[in-house]
Amino acid sequence: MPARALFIAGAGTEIGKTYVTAALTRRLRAQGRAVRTVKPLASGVPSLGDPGFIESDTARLLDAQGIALDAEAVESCSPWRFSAPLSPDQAAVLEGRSLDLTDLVGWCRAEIARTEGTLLIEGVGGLMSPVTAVATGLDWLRALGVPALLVSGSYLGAISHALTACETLRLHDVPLRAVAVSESPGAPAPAATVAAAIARHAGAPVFCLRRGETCPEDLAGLI
Ligand SMILES: Nc1ncnc2c1ncn2[C@@H]1O[C@H](COP(=O)(O)OP(=O)(O)OP(=O)(O)O)[C@@H](O)[C@H]1O
Ligand SMILES: C[C@H](N)[C@H](N)CCCCCC(=O)O
Ligand SMILES: [Mg+2]
Repeated sequence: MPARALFIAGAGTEIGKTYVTAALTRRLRAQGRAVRTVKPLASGVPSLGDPGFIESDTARLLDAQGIALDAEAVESCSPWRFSAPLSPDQAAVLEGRSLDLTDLVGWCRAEIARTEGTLLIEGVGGLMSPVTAVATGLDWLRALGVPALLVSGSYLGAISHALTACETLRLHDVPLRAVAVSESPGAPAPAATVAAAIARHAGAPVFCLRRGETCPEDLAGLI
C-alpha cells in the first residue's frame, strides 16, 4: 500500500517549512500514526562531520522522527545535498554537479511506493524556486501529483506571498490541503491576524504556529 504523500511547499525560503514539517511529524507520531519525513533536495548543507550539520533541515527532520543521525539516515532522507546556501541549481554548478527533475521525481515516487503510512516531503526554498537548471519546485510538485501543505510566514508582506502561492497552486490544479502560518520574528501583526486574512482568500483551511508552538491537532488530522 503506497504512502499517503504530502508535499510541504513554502511561500518563500527560510519561512518555516522545516519547523512546520518537524512539528507535524512529531504530532503524527504522538497520534500513533506511521510517518516518514524526507527532504530530498537541500542546499546550504554542511558536511556530516561539521558541527553545524545538526542545524540542517535533514538533521532536524531526522530528529523529529526519532532517527539517529548517521550517514545512512542522512542519505535516505536527503540524497541530493549541496553546500552553498543558494538556489539548488546554482549550488550544484558550484560543485560541478547537476540534477535532473526525472531523477528527483523518480526517487520520490519510489519512496512513496515503499513507505507505509504518511510520507512528508519538504520542498526547497519557495514554491517556484529553481530545483534544477530548467525546473522549479512547482514543476516537481506537479510531476509528483500529490497534495500540498503551504507554509507562510507572518511578516509584513506574507499575506500576498502566501496568496500568490495559493493562486499558483490553484491555477495548476495542485490540491492544497492547508496553509500553515509559522510566526515570523518581529512581525508587526499577530500571526493569528495574518492567518485570518489569508483564510479569507486561500480557499483552504489555515492554521497558525506561534513561535515555539507545536503542530495543532486539527492540522495533523487533515493529513
Ligand atoms: N513558529 C516558529 N517558532 C520558532 N521558530 C521558528 C518558527 N518558524 C520558523 N522558525 C525558525 O526560523 C528559521 C527558519 O525556519 P525553517 O528552517 O523552518 O525555514 P524553511 O522554510 O524550512 O527554510 P529553507 O527554505 O531553508 O528550507 C529556523 O531557525 C526555524 O527554527
Ligand atoms: C539556502 C536556503 N535556506 C534554501 N536552502 C535555498 C533557497 C533557494 C531560493 C531561491 C530563490 O527562490 O531565490
Ligand atoms: Mg527547510
